[in-house]
Amino acid sequence: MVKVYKYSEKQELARKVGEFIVECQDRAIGEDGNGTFAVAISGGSLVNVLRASLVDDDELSAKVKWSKWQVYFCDERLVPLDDPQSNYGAFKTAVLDPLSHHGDHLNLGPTVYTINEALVHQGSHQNEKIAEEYASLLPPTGFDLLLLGCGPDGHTCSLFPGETHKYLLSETRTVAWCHDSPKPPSDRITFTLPVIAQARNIAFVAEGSSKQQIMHEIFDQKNVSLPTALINASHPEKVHWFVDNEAFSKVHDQSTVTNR
Ligand SMILES: O=C1O[C@H](COP(=O)(O)O)[C@@H](O)[C@H](O)[C@H]1O
Repeated sequence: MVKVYKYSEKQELARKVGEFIVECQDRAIGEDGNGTFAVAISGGSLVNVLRASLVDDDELSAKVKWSKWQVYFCDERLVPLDDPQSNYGAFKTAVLDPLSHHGDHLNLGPTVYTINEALVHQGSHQNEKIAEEYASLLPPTGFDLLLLGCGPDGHTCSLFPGETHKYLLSETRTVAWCHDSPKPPSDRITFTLPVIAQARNIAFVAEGSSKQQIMHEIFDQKNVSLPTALINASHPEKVHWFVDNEAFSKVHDQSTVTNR
């Protein structure tokens, strides 16, 4: 069954997300310390949670073995990497830049995989190529952890609900060009369902009142036309949700809520 962890305080939620990430990291690296941690992150509000847990929380940040991390993006907006809309750019500002003040952390990694910026804004053919190139970089054995967001419309990665975006849900390639995102910018690349199926752990993070209605549709109505609800239904054994009380307050069926 999908597990939901619910918190009243932002800080506690961030800490629990961080602890979960460190657990996944330690399992991936192994007791001999020889492994690597393949993790993909999302944009939007998630990066603030990552900053609070992995950078600002001294106890947790000491447990993060950045040199072992291979960081990818579950979706990326097709804009230059220093554009304010770039998911990489947001992660760099929130997490990577502050790390440079944390002793030698940055010298030791993480390895971060970005889109090929040189192909951005060069037309449809090159957008397809960005997706194809990014797909070629993905870890062949799948991700240890996907950190996903949930938009107020039920989208995750850049997999949006609705008839016009259905083409992305039937995609068999691992990374696809999303050419009609309802949330700007319209051109993005996104992981597809096969990447989600192959991942060993999936964590969604959803906070705040803007997520109340969609949480009800996902958890009470189980509306699988929403990509988030579809992922819940397809992979209940490996999906974990970290939510705050506010986001989950309109959900009637609280049976998925458990302690961590
Ligand atoms: O556009 C995007 O939105 C989703 C959700 O963002 P949030 O701010 O509502 O948490 C995000 O997961 C995705 O990576 C991003 O590109």
